[in-house]
Amino acid sequence: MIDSVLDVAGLTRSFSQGGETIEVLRGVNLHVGPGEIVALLGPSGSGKSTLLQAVGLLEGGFGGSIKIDGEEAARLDSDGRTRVRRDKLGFVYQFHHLLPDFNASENVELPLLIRDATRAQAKDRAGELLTALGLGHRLTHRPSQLSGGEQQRVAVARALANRPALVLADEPTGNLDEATADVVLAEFLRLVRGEGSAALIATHNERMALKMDRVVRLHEGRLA
Ligand SMILES: Nc1ncnc2c1ncn2[C@@H]1O[C@H](COP(=O)(O)OP(=O)(O)OP(=O)(O)O)[C@@H](O)[C@H]1O
Repeated sequence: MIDSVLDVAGLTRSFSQGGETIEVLRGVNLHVGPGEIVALLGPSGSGKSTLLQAVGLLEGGFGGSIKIDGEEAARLDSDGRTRVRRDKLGFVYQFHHLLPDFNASENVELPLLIRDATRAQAKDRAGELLTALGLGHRLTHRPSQLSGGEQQRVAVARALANRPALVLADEPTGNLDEATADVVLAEFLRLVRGEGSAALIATHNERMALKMDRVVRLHEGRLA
């Protein structure tokens, strides 16, 4: 049995800018167990997004090892990275990145259809998730017809559609007012727990981080 959803070892990343090299990640080690919700804390510029991009297999240029659900993913080719992203990962960003011409349900159905669900299966699953997030009455609304909090709930449902082993979220409520952010975060965490996914959630908000199972802090390129 695999006892880890994510194992990062010795992860490094530096950027060259104007003749200067900035070492953003200097050997990050991180273990996330199945169903565990981990808060990634760190001040602005500490490298939270860089770390999530590495784990999300969205960018190259990293040193070290990234095991997702037991599979070494750091050196996969583009097709392999796409497969792991599609089959194992879900993403929530600060800005929802919903498709503007698709309604709420269709936005959630899309990742399911890409993974060979039938239309009926995709629709059922989207309805189930959106209803669990209190959006059962907004299924046919387009993103522009939804509030910011509702849009972010749709993004949460989309991330969980394929029952990912690991959800990666970068300031998932950073674009919402404080009261809405608290409610959406609580619903997000409840749904992730209910679905049994693990999550790595970047935030610079200590109060929010304390609602998660464990907190790790990025400091000078390493995790403490
Ligand atoms: N493509 C890039 N080229 C050069 N420098 C970069 C690049 N991407 C990130 N950086 C630098 O790496 C550092 C970490 O950036 P990153 O976005 O990961 O921080 P963060 O902790 O997510 O910050 P925030 O909370 O403000 O989003 C910053 O100093 C940034 O300027």
